[in-house]
Amino acid sequence: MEAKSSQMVGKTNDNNKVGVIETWLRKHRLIFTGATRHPFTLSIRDGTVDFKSFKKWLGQDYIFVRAFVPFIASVLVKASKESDDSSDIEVILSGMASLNDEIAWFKKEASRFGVSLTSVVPQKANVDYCRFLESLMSSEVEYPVAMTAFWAIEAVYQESFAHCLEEGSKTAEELKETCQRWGNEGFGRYCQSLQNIANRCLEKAPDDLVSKAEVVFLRVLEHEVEFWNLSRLEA
Ligand SMILES: Cc1ncc(CN)c(N)n1
Repeated sequence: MEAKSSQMVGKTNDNNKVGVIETWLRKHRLIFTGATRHPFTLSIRDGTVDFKSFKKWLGQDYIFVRAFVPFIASVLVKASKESDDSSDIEVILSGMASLNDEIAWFKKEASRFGVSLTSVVPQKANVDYCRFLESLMSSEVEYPVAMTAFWAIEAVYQESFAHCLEEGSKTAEELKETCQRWGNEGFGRYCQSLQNIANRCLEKAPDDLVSKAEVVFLRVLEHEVEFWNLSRLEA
């Protein structure tokens, strides 16, 4: 999985040109690493995580995932209007389908860990992140910008949880299913498809739109770090 991360950074397109996203990943490597190697997920990986932190994350993430559904629906609408490749729709739809499974999984996992999802109060960082998603749902936000955010949101989870499954990790048995959910190879391929779509759109986009997408990418990383921080018991 580590190899996959470095492949992601060095990937070139059909013309052997490094994609826009790969350029950003190089430029903002430290910030990306801050989101994908957060103390919370690193504590899952080294087996020291406090299960109370895990339960806190689980409840908050359930709320986030419910807000993520209409965001993906809005990306689907943008794709149907603005995309020049009809296969984008299939990739986005597969993301919607996996969210359906994800919601069912959260309910099952919450009951296994004794977390009552109906009484979870969304914390400020979660509310802020959901508001940010809502702002991206506006019809004024262009498809390449929304697609960049979509890719970045999924990629942070994929990179973070794949790391918890790599050789040498000491992830507790009870948490392996969680790590598999986002760290499995199929999810990795899905993230790569999202990245390819975003790259293709960005390569054809005017410079001001590419800059806008870069800012959105960085904001996603900030929100993801704040979100992981919610797992802190004092937060
Ligand atoms: C905060 C957050 N970011 C990303 C994902 C992956 N869908 C998630 N479940 N939660």
